[in-house]
Amino acid sequence: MPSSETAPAKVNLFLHVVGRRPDGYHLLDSLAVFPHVGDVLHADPAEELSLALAGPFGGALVAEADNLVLRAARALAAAAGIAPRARLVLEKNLPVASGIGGGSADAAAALRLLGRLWDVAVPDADLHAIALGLGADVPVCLASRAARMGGVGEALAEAPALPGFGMVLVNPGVAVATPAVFRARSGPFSAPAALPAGWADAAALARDLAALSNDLEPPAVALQPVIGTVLDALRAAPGCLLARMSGSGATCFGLFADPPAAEAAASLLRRPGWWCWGGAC
Ligand SMILES: C[C@@](CO)(OP(=O)(O)O)[C@H](O)COP(=O)(O)OP(=O)(O)OC[C@H]1O[C@@H](n2ccc(N)nc2=O)[C@H](O)[C@@H]1O
Ligand SMILES: Nc1ncnc2c1ncn2[C@@H]1O[C@H](COP(=O)(O)OP(=O)(O)O)[C@@H](O)[C@H]1O
Repeated sequence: MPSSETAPAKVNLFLHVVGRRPDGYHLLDSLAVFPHVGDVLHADPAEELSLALAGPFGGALVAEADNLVLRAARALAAAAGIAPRARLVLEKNLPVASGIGGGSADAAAALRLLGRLWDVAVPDADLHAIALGLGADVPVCLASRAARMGGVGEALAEAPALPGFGMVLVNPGVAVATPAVFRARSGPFSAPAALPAGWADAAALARDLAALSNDLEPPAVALQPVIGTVLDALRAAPGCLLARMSGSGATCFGLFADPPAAEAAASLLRRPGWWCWGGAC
C-alpha cells in the first residue's frame, strides 16, 4: 500500500540576521509560515532505496547527485539501525533553490513518511538533530506549523496567534544560491523583532510586518534584479497588503485579506517564465 506525505512550502514573513557564529553560519530571527502549496512525496515498500522525480520542477533536480530526500532516508535508517529500503517518488511542484525551503520540506516529509513506513520510533530530540544535520531549515519543516525561528534556524518557539489570510507566491524563474546571498549581505546586524501575542486580521499582521524586514532581500535583489520587478508587480496587485522576499529568494510573497483575493491576484500576475501561486495560508 503506497503512502504519501505533503511537503508544504516554508515562507519567512520576516527574516532578521541578528549575528554570526564563528563557523560562518548566521543567527536568525524569523517567523515561518506554511501556505497550502507544496511538493508531494510517495513511498512504496521495496528491496532497495530509489527516488524518481516527477512534477513541473522534477527535471531541475535530475542532475542532483544526492537529493535531500535520499540523504534524509539514509540518515533516518542509520539512526534506527535498519537498511534504507523504499521506492520513493517526489512530485516536485515548488521551484528549486527558491527561498521557500522546497528541499528542506522534502527532507522533512521523507523523515515523517519513512518513519511511518518503517515503523521506527526515533526520539524527538534525535529526529531534530537528524533534521538539523540535513539543513538549517529542516527542523522547522518537520512540524510544518507556523513557528518563530532562532539560532541558525534550529531554535523553534511558538508563533504568535495568526489570523487566516491569503498569500501569493511569485518566483521569476531564477535560482538563487543561499550561501551567495548570505555572503553578499553587509552592514550591521538587526535586532530581534518584538512581536505581539497575536493579530486579529491580515491587515494588522501586515502593518506590524511592514516595520520588520527580510535582511537578505537587498543582497538578493543586487544579485538578481528581477526580484525587484517581482516585488513591484506584487505591490501593484489589487488588495496586496505587503510584499516581501522569502528566505534567500528569489520567491516573493504577497499578503492578502483572504484566499480568494490572493487567487485573483495570482492569476493577474502570471507571465511566461514566472511561477505564480495564490491561496490560503
Ligand atoms: C535562508 C533560509 C531562511 O529560512 O531559507 P532558504 O532561503 O533556504 O529557504 C535558511 O536559513 C536556509 O536554510 P537551509 O537552506 O536549510 O540552509 P543550509 O543548507 O543549512 O545552509 C546553506 C548555506 O547557507 C548559509 N546559512 C544558512 C543558514 C544560516 N542560518 N546561516 C547561513 O549562513 C551557509 O553559508 C550555509 O552553508
Ligand atoms: N528535493 C530537493 N528539492 C530541492 N532542492 C534540492 C533537493 N535535494 C537537493 N536539493 C539541492 O538543494 C538546493 C536548495 O534547494 P531548496 O531547498 O529548494 O532551496 P531554498 O531552501 O532556497 O528554497 C538546490 O539548489 C538543490 O541543489
